[in-house]
Amino acid sequence: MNALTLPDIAAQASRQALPLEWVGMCGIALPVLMDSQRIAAKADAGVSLDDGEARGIHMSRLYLALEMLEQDNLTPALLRQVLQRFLDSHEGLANSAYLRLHFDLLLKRPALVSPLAGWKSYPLSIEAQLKNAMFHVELKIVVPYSSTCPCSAALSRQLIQQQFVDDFANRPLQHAEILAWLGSTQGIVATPHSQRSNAELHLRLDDFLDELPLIALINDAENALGTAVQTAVKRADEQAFALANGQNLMFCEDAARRLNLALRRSPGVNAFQLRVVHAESLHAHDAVAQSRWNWEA
Ligand SMILES: Nc1nc2c(ncn2[C@@H]2O[C@H](COP(=O)(O)OP(=O)(O)OP(=O)(O)O)[C@@H](O)[C@H]2O)c(=O)[nH]1
Repeated sequence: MNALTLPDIAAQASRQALPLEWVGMCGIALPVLMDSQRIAAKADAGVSLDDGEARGIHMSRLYLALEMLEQDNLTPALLRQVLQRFLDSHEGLANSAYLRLHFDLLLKRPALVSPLAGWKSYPLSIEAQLKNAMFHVELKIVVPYSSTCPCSAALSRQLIQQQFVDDFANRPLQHAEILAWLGSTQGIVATPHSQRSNAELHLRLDDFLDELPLIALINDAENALGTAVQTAVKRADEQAFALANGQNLMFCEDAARRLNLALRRSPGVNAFQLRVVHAESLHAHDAVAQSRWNWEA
């Protein structure tokens, strides 16, 4: 038996003539190249099935086109070539091609004070489409950070003031005694709550970028937020982190506004929607804010 005798169901006519918006494969294991480093990714590859009479698309042709991603660094131009191959291999069947890659981007981050550094993982997906000869790329990135509640901080300060009144009312203030009081949990009676938080960014990129600005966008988001989560930490780093958080109190609304103002200035970004999630330690539910810019749903 040879290939010519194998039944080809995809080539048959469909019983119900109906075009489909997306047909393809999800979760294909694939190594992609970023800065010549191999990263384990998962790919979702698909095309529209515009010929409603055709029974099916040719999955293997999409699968084989993905091989291009193993050989060259990931760029918008490479994504476009892959999508063009999806369409070329489905001439007469498909007008739109879609590719989504998801992986964790690992970045080495320095400690705040000590000479240590460690790896941070950013869940990321790159979504490219070629539709009516128009090529678009979108990114989804999750950036973890730390947020300290400004309300909790103010309430804590008030308790500390009250304790000071109780402990030192109607007596001469002694420098050494106050210093010791400031260093004790009897004096500093309350601490504000803080939480590990996530910024979920969904960004539309300019159509003619040479490179995917992944690291620049993550850096812009972390700079806007101010208190990125840390990796390797000595006590000196932890103390610097405590100071940074104390000077960077934020509600989820503050975080969403800061990100909005920063990302609209980020090179290569056309539009975005974002969602920040503060996993509150005050309650068992999250505080969430959403914002968008130039975004047409
Ligand atoms: N279209 C389609 N193919 C499927 C599906 N599930 C599995 N496949 C298989 O995907 C395999 C590859 O399909 P094709 O790309 O058409 O394979 P082929 O006919 O050998 O390749 P070409 O000669 O390039 O058309 C076939 O064995 C299909 O049965 C499905 O739900 N839809």
